[in-house]
Amino acid sequence: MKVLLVDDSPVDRVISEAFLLELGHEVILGENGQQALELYREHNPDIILMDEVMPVMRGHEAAKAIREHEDNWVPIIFLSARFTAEDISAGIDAGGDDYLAKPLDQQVLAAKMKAMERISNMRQRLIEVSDELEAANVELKRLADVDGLTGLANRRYMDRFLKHEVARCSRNNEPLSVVMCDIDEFKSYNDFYGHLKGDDCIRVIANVLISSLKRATDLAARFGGEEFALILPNTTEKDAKVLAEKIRAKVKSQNIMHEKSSVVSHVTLSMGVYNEVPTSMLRGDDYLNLADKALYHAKQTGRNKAVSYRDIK
Ligand SMILES: Nc1nc2c(ncn2[C@@H]2O[C@H](COP(=O)(O)OP(=O)(O)OP(=O)(O)O)[C@@H](O)[C@H]2O)c(=O)[nH]1
Repeated sequence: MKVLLVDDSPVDRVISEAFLLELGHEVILGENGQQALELYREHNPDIILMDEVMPVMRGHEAAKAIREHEDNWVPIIFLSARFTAEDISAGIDAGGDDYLAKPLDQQVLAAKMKAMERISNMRQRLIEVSDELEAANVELKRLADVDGLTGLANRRYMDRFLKHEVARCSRNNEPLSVVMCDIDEFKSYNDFYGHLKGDDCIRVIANVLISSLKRATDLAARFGGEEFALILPNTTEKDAKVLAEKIRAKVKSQNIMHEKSSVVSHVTLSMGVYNEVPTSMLRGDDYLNLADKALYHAKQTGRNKAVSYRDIK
């Protein structure tokens, strides 16, 4: 261990240092409480052995200052030729962990060092476990918001995001667009190519969607099954439709064969767009329902197209 040994008596310092070196420890030497503070900050020792009665700054004061400023607990053992019950109590109150009587007995010193090292290791392990738990919690939180198949935001996250954006756009008087996207005739795709190929197809479409969104404030989510939702804050209807057309072209360029499609021979998307500056009357669900109505219209009128709710009213 790296030991900070603080003692104003040169003779005691030499004796204690010799014991510690013999026990295989690395030793940093200080002569008073002030130096203890400075050396503690500079060397980050594993344990501090400190005389209590010293000039400039006493051991208790130094321990108090170390405990006040440190983030990391380090064992402090006071050394003293004579100590009363009051001394021990005051030393523990100041932040010390134990007392050792001077002159030091090497065997007792070794045993106390071992005990402190054990506590220090347990504490370190606790910190590591707590860090691991914290990281696992962050990951769990992330996973709770992500769709397992596609890596897009899931419905749960999307609902929260949409609610937040409706409120924000309403405050800022900004337009909000929602685009519902649905893979055309996906049931016959699954039936013909199998469910696994169906999953692959959903992943490709998800990638097309996410790679088509350029603004950090946009969100692509898997709404469920073969249906997706795009939430586009501060986006006009015109811009939302331009984006929808870009996505349609990108899906086409993937050229995923769909022999059973009645539309064309590759996989296509139908999309419904709803745009409005939110008012107190409009909720997130209204955006989803109205975009879904437009999507339904796209399905009814031939699929492989983007339809805006305003166009069907
Ligand atoms: N492979 C796969 N298929 C899914 C998944 N989720 C939903 N589906 C399938 O997607 C199909 C959706 O079919 P329908 O809702 O009937 O619609 P459709 O065949 O796409 O027809 P239109 O939407 O009218 O063009 C169903 O067969 C579902 O089983 C999934 O995660 N993986």
